[in-house]
Amino acid sequence: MKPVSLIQFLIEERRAGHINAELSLLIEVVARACKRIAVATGKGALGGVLGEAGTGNIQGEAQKKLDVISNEILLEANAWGGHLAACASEEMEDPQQIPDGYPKGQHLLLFDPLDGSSNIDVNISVGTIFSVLRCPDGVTEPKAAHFLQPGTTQLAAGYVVYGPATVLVLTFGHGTHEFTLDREVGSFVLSRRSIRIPEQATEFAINMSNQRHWQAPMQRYIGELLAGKTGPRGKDFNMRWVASMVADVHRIVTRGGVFYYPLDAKIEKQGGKLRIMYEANPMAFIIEQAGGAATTGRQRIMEIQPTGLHQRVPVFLGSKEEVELATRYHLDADGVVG
Ligand SMILES: O=P(O)(O)OC[C@H]1O[C@](O)(COP(=O)(O)O)[C@@H](O)[C@@H]1O
Ligand SMILES: [Mg+2]
Ligand SMILES: [Mg+2]
Repeated sequence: MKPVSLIQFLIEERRAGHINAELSLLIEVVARACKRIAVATGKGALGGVLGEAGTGNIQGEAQKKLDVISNEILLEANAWGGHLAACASEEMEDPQQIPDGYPKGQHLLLFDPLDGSSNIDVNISVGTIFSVLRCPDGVTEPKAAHFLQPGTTQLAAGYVVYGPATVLVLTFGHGTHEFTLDREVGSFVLSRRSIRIPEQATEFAINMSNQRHWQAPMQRYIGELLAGKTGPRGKDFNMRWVASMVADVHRIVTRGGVFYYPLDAKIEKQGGKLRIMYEANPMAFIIEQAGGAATTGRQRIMEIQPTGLHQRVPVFLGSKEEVELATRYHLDADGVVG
């Protein structure tokens, strides 16, 4: 069969009425920017891209050089596009307006320019995560409040993994699709259409070093997985933790499984580890569109009304039956009858 390029796929989606011309252009621009990030990432020690930037972001996290470079690539690419009203990033406290004199569009773009920063210097997969929302009508200079829309309103979401291959996974709410970068030709090519995540799982991803800080229902649930064949679940589970959410999620999108970053005593005050607007919501959209589930352990992630651009939430996502079971344990412990 003839390979389908990302551009051809976007034309198909426009014809099907799933996206308009402006959203198609926005995705093209983001994909092009991600190709530049892939090139920068691939330079490694030879490109001066490893190590600390010597600055901190709004979340008090030390920025790596590649965090800053990736953020600048995405900002620069999108400022020119004419498809955006504003964008927001993990690396910036407030939304970035489109500079005066540049054409403006109707969309809001949110991104985690480089996910899995702690893995850059050790040459393990990192990625970019993004989410697209509609700018409310009549708003010409969108502020943070205009971005605070529940995940159910997302028009598009995607991530790019910079791994052995560079892979883009995308949804417009009509299935989840995967594109692989053909490095020789320089374009993304459709590699899997309408991905389905198996409902059952035998693999889980969690940072086990936090175990002693977890809440009781999480202790119970993971304890049962660890008990394997001889425990109440009656089967063995394997464990993986890359510590780049993009890579852990991509494994699930490829062969099933579950990913948990639950609330624990260490991070209780901040509400969780992962950021709802540019990590949890786009990943939840992608996973649900592939037949999986995504909750905080207590509610569906995409139904949360966000209260802050950099708000954090617990994340349970992946194979439906596992996420539902872990969520039920939490609701049971809370005394919620369902
Ligand atoms: O270091 P920990 O606690 O295992 O956390 C790993 C998690 O943190 C993150 O790295 C956060 O992303 P950033 O690198 O964008 O800050 C996720 O990708 C990953 O799942
Ligand atoms: Mg991240
Ligand atoms: Mg990041």
